[in-house]
Amino acid sequence: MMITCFGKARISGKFRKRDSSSSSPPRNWTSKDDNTEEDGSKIIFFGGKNHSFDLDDLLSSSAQVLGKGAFGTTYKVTMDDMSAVVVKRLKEVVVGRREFEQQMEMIGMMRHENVAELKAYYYSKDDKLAVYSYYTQGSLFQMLHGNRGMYDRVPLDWDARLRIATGAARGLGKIHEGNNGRLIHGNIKSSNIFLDSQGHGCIGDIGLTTIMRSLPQRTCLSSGYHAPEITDTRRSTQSSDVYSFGVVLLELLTGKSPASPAITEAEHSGENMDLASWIRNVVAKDWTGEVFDMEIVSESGGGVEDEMVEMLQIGLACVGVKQQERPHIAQVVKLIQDIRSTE
Ligand SMILES: Nc1ncnc2c1ncn2[C@@H]1O[C@H](COP(=O)(O)OP(=O)(O)OP(=O)(O)O)[C@@H](O)[C@H]1O
Repeated sequence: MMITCFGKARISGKFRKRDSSSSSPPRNWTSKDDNTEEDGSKIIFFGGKNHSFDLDDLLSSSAQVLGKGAFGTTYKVTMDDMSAVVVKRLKEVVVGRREFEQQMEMIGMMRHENVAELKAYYYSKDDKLAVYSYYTQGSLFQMLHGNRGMYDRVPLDWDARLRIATGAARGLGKIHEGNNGRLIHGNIKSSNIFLDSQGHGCIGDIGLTTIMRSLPQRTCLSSGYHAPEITDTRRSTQSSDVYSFGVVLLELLTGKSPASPAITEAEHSGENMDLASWIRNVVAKDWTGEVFDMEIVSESGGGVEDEMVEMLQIGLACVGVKQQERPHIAQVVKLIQDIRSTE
């Protein structure tokens, strides 16, 4: 775990410095002076004027590196009052300020219980930041794959997985309604899905793909989440989002990471196969029961197999190789909700 001072490490000099003699009373974030750098760059908050932190707080707070993803470094920043936010320092933004701001404004206005909230953004020549809510329970990836086989593993039963899938599908449905029905996510995967306090899935990292450099094709291929037709991630589509979401459903059902070498090698005697292809193969041989995560069966007792098979069919429809045969996300939401009408 790496603890650092988020801003001072690299960028504090570019902001108005905190007056060390002052007791730093709460600042009014609507005041331009408090938010603005000399070149006119400023941090923009969404969701009204009641922010529990300001730019100085953000930059002087201790920060823990959560990871370095394709789009930059992600920090958990903990304020003096112990509240936490996630700050992404975006690298290789390929659009200018205007387009960046337009995209962030569109994302920031989006409010939905299954979409991770963009709280603020910052753009200057040298730094581009996106500030999100921090999800204390971590990502779906961590929940599915963290501590496997260890005594402190918290298993995920079928009900929990169904709630996550339902929430995440609704979140993606909401995203696809954005920008007059043209918004795409472009990077759907289990490390970008989080849990809210009720255990429903929430989609994070929205709206970044189209403003960032395209991912190298080998990264797309090895991730296991990208649709086969995607050669330039900036040109992702809603249909490729549905494909990636289908891979997440298959991951939920099998407990296997799409990029897992166990799938590509050990289980296929050297044959290189991604998760979707492996499942298609197993199902075609009528061995459907073989794909499910043993943990679901042991944690959920009997009686869930039919629901799991229904979810498997939805996942397989989403990962259809032909784009035109994949369902629309609205259909996916309905199908998942219908698995258990009380969900
Ligand atoms: N809002 C958040 N709350 C809690 N954890 C988060 C949040 N956003 C990201 N994380 C976690 O921080 C880590 C780093 O995230 P980051 O997005 O940089 O990388 P990634 O998800 O692995 O890849 P990518 O850049 O392609 O999204 C991941 O484990 C991710 O799940």
